[in-house]
Amino acid sequence: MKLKFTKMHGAGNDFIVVNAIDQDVSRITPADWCALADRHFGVGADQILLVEKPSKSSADFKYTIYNQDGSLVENCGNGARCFVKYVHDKGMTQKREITVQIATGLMILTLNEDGSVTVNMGVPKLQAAGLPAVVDSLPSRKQGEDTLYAVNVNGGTRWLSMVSMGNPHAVQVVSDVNTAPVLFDGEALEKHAIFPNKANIGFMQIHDQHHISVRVFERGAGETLACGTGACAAVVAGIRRGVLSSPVTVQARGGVLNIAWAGKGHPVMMSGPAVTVFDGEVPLVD
Ligand SMILES: N[C@H](CCC[C@H](N)C(=O)O)C(=O)O
Repeated sequence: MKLKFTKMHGAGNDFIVVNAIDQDVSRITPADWCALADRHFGVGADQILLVEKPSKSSADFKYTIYNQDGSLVENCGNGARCFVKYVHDKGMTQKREITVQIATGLMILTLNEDGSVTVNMGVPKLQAAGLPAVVDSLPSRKQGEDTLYAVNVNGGTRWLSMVSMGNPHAVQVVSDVNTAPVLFDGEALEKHAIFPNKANIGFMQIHDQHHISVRVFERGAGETLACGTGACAAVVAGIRRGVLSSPVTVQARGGVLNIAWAGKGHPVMMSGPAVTVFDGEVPLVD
């Protein structure tokens, strides 16, 4: 069988986008997605995005996400922006506001006049248990409204904010993202025993209350050039700690994301670029 796909990226976080409405992907396994995402033996991508028929009548599409390692993901912010551009460019809808079913519920995506996309990323969950993270035996301290947990890793202690954007994020403040041990600590924390489902690990440098730089070691993908949900989690953590004010411009390694959050109980709004690189076709072993 041959699989048609589109290679896209959002601020350098790259995707293989597959129309799973017009193509039967039922026999493609997580191991196949993993092979396609391989940067040396496959097409290469941080995540695979499937555009599917929704099972809920209130949604226009369903959006299923796989990490580079073949694991399923609950939510993907940069992917959501590419999703909107994809269904528009392929003539699958004329709507500029699209409701998409994801693993954790419904997400509302808006295609702006300038081609950028604004995503309602939903209300963040602020309890560590919701990630899930097992924090009962960890030292903790309050900063503003946030609770930080002390986690020992690689011979040091990191103070982490726990934020769920549907997927699990642990965020720490660093003095310089360029020199932060993102790979060394990120890999150890992603798989730390306190995260039974693993976690995405964010490193945030604060420039001023409206500007930060963020690097994220992603669960199942390693460090990416940008992570939409990671940028949202960092802004939520910074606002709760009392060191950021909405809106916040987030500099990722591959581009800029704009995040607004009105506080507890409100959804996080994210905007940023969505870019098509090329359309392709790959043979798959039957
Ligand atoms: N790159 C994505 C997040 C993927 C998260 C994934 N690595 C996970 O396992 O939760 C984003 O833009 O939000």
